[in-house]
Amino acid sequence: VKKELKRLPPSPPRLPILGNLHQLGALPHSSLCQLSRKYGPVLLLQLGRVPVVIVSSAEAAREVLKFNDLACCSRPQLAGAGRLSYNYLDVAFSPYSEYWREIRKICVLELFSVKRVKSFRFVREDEVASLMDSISQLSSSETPVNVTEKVFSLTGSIIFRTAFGKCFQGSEFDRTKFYELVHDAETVAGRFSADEYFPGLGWILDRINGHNERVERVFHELDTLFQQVIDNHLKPRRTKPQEDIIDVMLRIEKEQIEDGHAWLTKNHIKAVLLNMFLGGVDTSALVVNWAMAELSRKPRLMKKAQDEVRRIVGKKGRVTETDLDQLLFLKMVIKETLRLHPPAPLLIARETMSHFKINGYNIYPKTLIQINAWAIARDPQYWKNPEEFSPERFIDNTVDFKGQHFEFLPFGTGRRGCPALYMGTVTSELLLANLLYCFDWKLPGGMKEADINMEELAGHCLTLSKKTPVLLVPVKYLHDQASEYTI
Ligand code: HEM
Repeated sequence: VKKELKRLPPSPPRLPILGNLHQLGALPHSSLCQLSRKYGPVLLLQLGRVPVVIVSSAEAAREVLKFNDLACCSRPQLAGAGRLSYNYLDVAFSPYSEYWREIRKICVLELFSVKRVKSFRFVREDEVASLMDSISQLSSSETPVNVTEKVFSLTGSIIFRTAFGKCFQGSEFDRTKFYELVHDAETVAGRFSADEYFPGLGWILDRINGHNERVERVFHELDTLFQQVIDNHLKPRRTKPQEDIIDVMLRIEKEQIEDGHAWLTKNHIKAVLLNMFLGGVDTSALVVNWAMAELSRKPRLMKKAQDEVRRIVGKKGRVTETDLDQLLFLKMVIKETLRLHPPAPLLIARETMSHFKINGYNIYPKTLIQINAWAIARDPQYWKNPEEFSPERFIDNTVDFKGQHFEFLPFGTGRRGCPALYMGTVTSELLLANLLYCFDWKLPGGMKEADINMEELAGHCLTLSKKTPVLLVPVKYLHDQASEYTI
């Protein structure tokens, strides 16, 4: 019986104190992929004092996310995330509880439902049109455009306007400062502090490297921003052409008070706003950025995607969301990008609440679970020529990313799966379609396709960025006739 209880997943050898921390490397998803090839698809690591199980096969991911989803649908309580989320009043970092179920219900039914996301269609189309305009002006100079910067600024503007109801232009917020704040928040929220790896000792390191100070600064800057926007929404004579996310949450707060069972407060609203900025800005932008890099390396695929969008959209002047359903090849490009470059390669860490087994191995409560979605989506067991960017692999192939196919999980699945899958994909599709419809893209002088650097950026904790920006020269595409709309 004792032996059976001890049947733990295999582990690589450990160092004293550090455990396996030194084996994570600069790109943990990639180092962990190597380790699981050696030790198996269910691997137990000891990161400082924290036991972590790494799951790297579709079968084991199904065991975890389908058959044992309830046992492992909590999150580890990290101090940075806790502080930024007003002590876990958010959705993403909140541990499993009755409260989390209620707030998640609001997200799924009210904030990120297809109907609500469609109500913000005008925001996305308007922001994309402004971006096309600004690239168009640059296109006459034949100089490279920093596509990466443009794409991130677009998704930032979209989330800002969807949440707050106003654009950066004419608002009191500095766009660059805002992005820095979102990136800082992402870094401090997704990272274990030294104290969490080494309880009792690590706090010294946290103090020396300024971790705690940074968390406090980010918290106060975000809190001031959110409070300011909420106060503006509460002004009595505010004109409200269309409900934004803050309006929706203030309405729910009011309805709860009227019904006599109020629990939503301004701090809950701020915590959910934090999730929107952390979950929504980088993810959709990363997809478009990687897609543009991949297509620039393969002119045949770039042309195929451009021909499709130009044929379907014709001379309309811009792609709108009603066109997207017909853009079958473009959707395959997005899918293939999500396969090779999932924005959250290890999903978001889960924490187990009770004992269960995977592949016969015992997994105990308070263990962290990381699903290596990046490794699974590159496993030759499920994917032919897995390292090759080939959108055509999805022709006559029903595998998709909605959570039923465990070899392809860029949005996770189960109770903790991404509640904003539609918002993320529609934003990426609309942006990529317009970039391909409006412009031809040339490589900067003297550069060849093979010179494009596809390395991943080391050191980011939750998301997977490209190491170098995508720089391309836009050439305005002249659709046969005068366009109906300006671009
Ligand atoms: C291409 C775009 C996106 C990708 C690839 C993506 C991916 C993910 C992943 C992998 C998770 C963790 C799933 C798990 O633990 O099983 C997640 C959770 C989450 N995402 Fe997304 N996401 C995207 C867009 C968005 C957007 C636009 C928002 C909101 C504006 C958002 C909000 C959230 C939230 C709140 C959670 C936490 C859910 C929970 O813990 O219950 N995501 N997302």
